[in-house]
Amino acid sequence: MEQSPILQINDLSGGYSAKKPVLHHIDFQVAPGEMVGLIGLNGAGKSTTMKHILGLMVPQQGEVLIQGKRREEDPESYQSGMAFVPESPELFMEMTVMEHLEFTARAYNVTKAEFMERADHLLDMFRMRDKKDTLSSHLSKGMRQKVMIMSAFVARPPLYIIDEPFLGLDPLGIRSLLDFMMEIRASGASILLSSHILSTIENYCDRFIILHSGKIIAQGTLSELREQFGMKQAPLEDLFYQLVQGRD
Ligand SMILES: Nc1ncnc2c1ncn2[C@@H]1O[C@H](COP(=O)(O)OP(=O)(O)OP(=O)(O)O)[C@@H](O)[C@H]1O
Repeated sequence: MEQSPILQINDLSGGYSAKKPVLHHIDFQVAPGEMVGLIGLNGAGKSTTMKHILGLMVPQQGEVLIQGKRREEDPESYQSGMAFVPESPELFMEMTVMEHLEFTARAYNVTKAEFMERADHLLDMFRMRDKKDTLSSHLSKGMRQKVMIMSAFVARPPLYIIDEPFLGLDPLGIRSLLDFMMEIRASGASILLSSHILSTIENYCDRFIILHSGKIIAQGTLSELREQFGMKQAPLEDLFYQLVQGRD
């Protein structure tokens, strides 16, 4: 029997003004333990889709369900069902790395013992142990990004919404993030990941959703997309290029 989706988006239209929606009739699902790549050109609507999922924007039409429920039904469980890694770090400059992790852990009701174990693992994995008591204002750009990533992972919700996380990370940081995403996926969590680094994500995501001008123009596994476009063995980048070139 197919598992019910952790995230379900039904006929979602929305945007920043009622007169001119950015998203048009978006329909997709993310199953438990699935990692889905949301891809599209600049301005395609990836972040706007994520803002609707996060409850930061209200749909003009359609709905977003997390574990089968709309935000209005139970805002607290809706919100604690997911963690978000934004495109650019948003930290409290007067808080240390460890204080950020503790802050998230408290918001997600993580026990002290679980927190210590997770924080320990994350600090090692992202090579941040020697910075754990450093103020955010004294961290490099990539280190700040690592704090955002570690904060999401310390929460261990069933769903992660991750917006272009690789920019600013060094090669070891990118590898750690990919390894960690594999680890949490194996434990049954789901990930919706947006990225422009198609050559990297093609090896990690189970499925891809291709957005263009606020519409889904294709979705499927890499082999389904290859089949759909008659391009056997083609890398995701070539399929994507083929799909979006010449469209307005
Ligand atoms: N705060 C805002 N107010 C008005 N329009 C916005 C706002 N943020 C984004 N938009 C518009 O919404 C559309 C989709 O933008 P969005 O940020 O979702 O794209 P994206 O796919 O995430 O792009 P990128 O790859 O550059 O991050 C764009 O036309 C953009 O100009």
